[in-house]
Amino acid sequence: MIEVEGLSITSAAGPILRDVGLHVAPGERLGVVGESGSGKTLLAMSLMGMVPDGLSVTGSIRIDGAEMCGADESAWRRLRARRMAMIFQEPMSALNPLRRVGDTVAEPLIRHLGLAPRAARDKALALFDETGILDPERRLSQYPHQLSGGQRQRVLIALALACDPELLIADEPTTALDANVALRITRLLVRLAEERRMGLLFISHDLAAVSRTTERLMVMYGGDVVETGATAEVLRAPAHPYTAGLLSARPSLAAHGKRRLPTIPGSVPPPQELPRGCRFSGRCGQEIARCAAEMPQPVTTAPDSWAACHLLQARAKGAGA
Ligand SMILES: Nc1ncnc2c1ncn2[C@@H]1O[C@H](COP(=O)(O)OP(=O)(O)OP(=O)(O)O)[C@@H](O)[C@H]1O
Repeated sequence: MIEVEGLSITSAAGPILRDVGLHVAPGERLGVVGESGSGKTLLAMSLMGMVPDGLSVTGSIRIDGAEMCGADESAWRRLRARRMAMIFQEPMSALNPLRRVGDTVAEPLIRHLGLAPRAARDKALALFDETGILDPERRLSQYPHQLSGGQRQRVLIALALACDPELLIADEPTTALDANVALRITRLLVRLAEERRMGLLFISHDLAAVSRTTERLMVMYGGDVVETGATAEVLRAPAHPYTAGLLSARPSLAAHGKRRLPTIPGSVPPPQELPRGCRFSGRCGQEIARCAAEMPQPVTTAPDSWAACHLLQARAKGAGA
């Protein structure tokens, strides 16, 4: 569906992206990870034809067989309206604060699909339902500030799905959310990609989120793609030192069962009793709680993934936390 070859983006100050290649087929989920400033967002923007003025784009971006690199704005607009959609990190700033979220989602249905207002409202309601928005009927008439961060991100996903895109680009969609909500959003994206046979390009700093969301992974460093492969394989045996560094700096809970825990730099976050305040659920939560209960001294640490890593690591060493 989308094939990129030799894509480079250059500013007056020099190259930003160099010779990037990727492809996403219908229903396929590709992850992009990389340090801040490595060019992930600009890559996503280039696939939407939205690279800021002043930057030059060369190479090939083929979408459904049509060459889009160098295409004019009207060609991109047609494509953006019907074939591709993008969601961003901060749902609050991506939604119009003065508009009811139901109207926001209904608008492209009226504008691009020509639906009557009543039909657009019904479709918005169905999209709210599909994206797991609680009490969808009532939510339609609410404003963004009346929703939680997770519900706002679901509204943005519903908006992105409005015109049945073939590719969804999600740029750090879980970064502003807490661990539990982030987990639910990534599960939702996987389900939607599978059910709709929609391609997903998932950009993230969070290796745990990437590992549970994508099948293939591309690692970027300083504007270059330094590694690509099956996500599980790249995370199990990284070939590039940058990927290995990323893994040891930000260990993922998903990987804990499969490999030795790396040493975690930095200190444990502010005190808070883990089992009671633990935000993890299911097997992970039980494992962390059991682990905390086994510690020789009371556990006083924050219930986030870093704390969980410390706990599991301490248990592995047979030490107290
Ligand atoms: N309009 C622009 N003009 C010139 N340089 C830009 C422009 N937009 C971004 N850049 C530069 O391009 C590089 C890549 O930026 P980009 O936002 O794609 O990085 P990123 O990997 O998404 O980072 P982050 O994870 O922090 O969002 C950065 O060095 C940035 O300063």
